[in-house]
Amino acid sequence: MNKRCAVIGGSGFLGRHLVEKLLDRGYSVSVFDIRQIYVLPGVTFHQGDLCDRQALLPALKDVSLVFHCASPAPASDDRGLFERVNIQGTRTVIQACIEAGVQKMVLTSSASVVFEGTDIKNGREDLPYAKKPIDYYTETKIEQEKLVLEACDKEKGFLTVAIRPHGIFGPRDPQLVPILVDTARRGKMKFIIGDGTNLVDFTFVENVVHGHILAAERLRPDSPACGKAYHITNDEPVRFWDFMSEVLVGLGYAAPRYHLPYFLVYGLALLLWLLALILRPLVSFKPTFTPMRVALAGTHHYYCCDRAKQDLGYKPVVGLKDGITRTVQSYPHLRKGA
Ligand SMILES: NC(=O)C1=CN([C@@H]2O[C@H](COP(=O)(O)OP(=O)(O)OC[C@H]3O[C@@H](n4cnc5c(N)ncnc54)[C@H](O)[C@@H]3O)[C@@H](O)[C@H]2O)C=CC1
Ligand SMILES: CC(C)CCC[C@@H](C)[C@H]1CC[C@H]2C3=C(CC[C@]12C)[C@@]1(C)CCC(=O)C[C@@H]1CC3
Repeated sequence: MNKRCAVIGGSGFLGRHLVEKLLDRGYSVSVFDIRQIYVLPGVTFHQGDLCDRQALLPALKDVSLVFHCASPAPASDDRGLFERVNIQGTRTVIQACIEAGVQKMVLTSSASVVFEGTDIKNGREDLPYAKKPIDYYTETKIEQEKLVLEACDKEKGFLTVAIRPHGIFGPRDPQLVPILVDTARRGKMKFIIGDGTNLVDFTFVENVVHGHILAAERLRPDSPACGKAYHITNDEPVRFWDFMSEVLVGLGYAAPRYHLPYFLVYGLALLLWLLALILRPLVSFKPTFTPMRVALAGTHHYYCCDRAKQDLGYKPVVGLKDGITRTVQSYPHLRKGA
């Protein structure tokens, strides 16, 4: 197999870290993304929409391995966009890969495909997909994962695998730390939702990258990874509010202190979400505390990655404490007073 691969979504947070690691490991990389934000030696850039097969094909020329880590931002509430990109677009990516003779595809799925807003403790990959997904993002990530895993076909020589990370954080993350700091700057990070003891997985980006590359390199016709999904986490569940506090304090902000009952905040978030939906034709406002975020902040959701350890030889390469320190140091512009 040649060492030429493509990263769809390679301009994004995870995608770019993946591209950098692939280059280190001697791969040449073709990046396909709707936006271009950097230039790197060893990377050929193709700008386009993944829903467009003709635009994808040149990026897949002579490529044996594809990583698909593109998605609209989870915070969006544009159902049509999620369906078009995550479902129809993923169908197009699969067709284009088969047409171009790609042999392996690694999808970035999400551990959230089994999350319905209630506790998950040490969840394994055999948990059923969420019957009532909590938002359009999750709903379409489920369909996307099914499409990719069902496309695995040893006879045709097209092998697929899905990685399910959870709560990715690290340098250049456009979501977790920026939203947290923005909420703190607006004086809204004073409260802990619930009793503050709920355990959650947060995964340092380099561990997620490591899991993707192991999956790609272990994916062979005789491998147990064919057509399977794998949880990739830091394997160190942490209290949600301890993690948030450590990041906030590291950046010079106060940690949240006062407790609010979970169901009260969840009910209010639901009400606000409904109001935003009803009033959308007249005024547009985006609540910070969405039902999804409140559910993520107030429940247990951590996952077992024994399957990845066993089949892929996975072990986190960066511990949680170290990951937090490196993340905090990478955001000097978000420090209090900066
Ligand atoms: N950030 C997190 O905590 C988690 C993320 N994931 C998954 O990881 C993947 C990467 O996420 P991030 O790097 O955090 O997001 P990101 O938003 O930084 O990167 C996504 C990339 O996809 C590109 N993209 C979006 N629509 C496109 C289209 N139609 N055609 C071509 N490119 C398009 C964007 O331009 C962007 O560069 C996504 O599939 C996401 O669902 C899964 C679990 C947790
Ligand atoms: C306002 C506060 C209550 C919370 C601020 C931090 C949140 C923005 C993040 C905490 C957990 C994160 C998370 C995701 C996005 C950012 C958070 C909500 C995902 C939804 C991203 C996409 C996924 O696949 C699952 C993630 C779970 C954790």
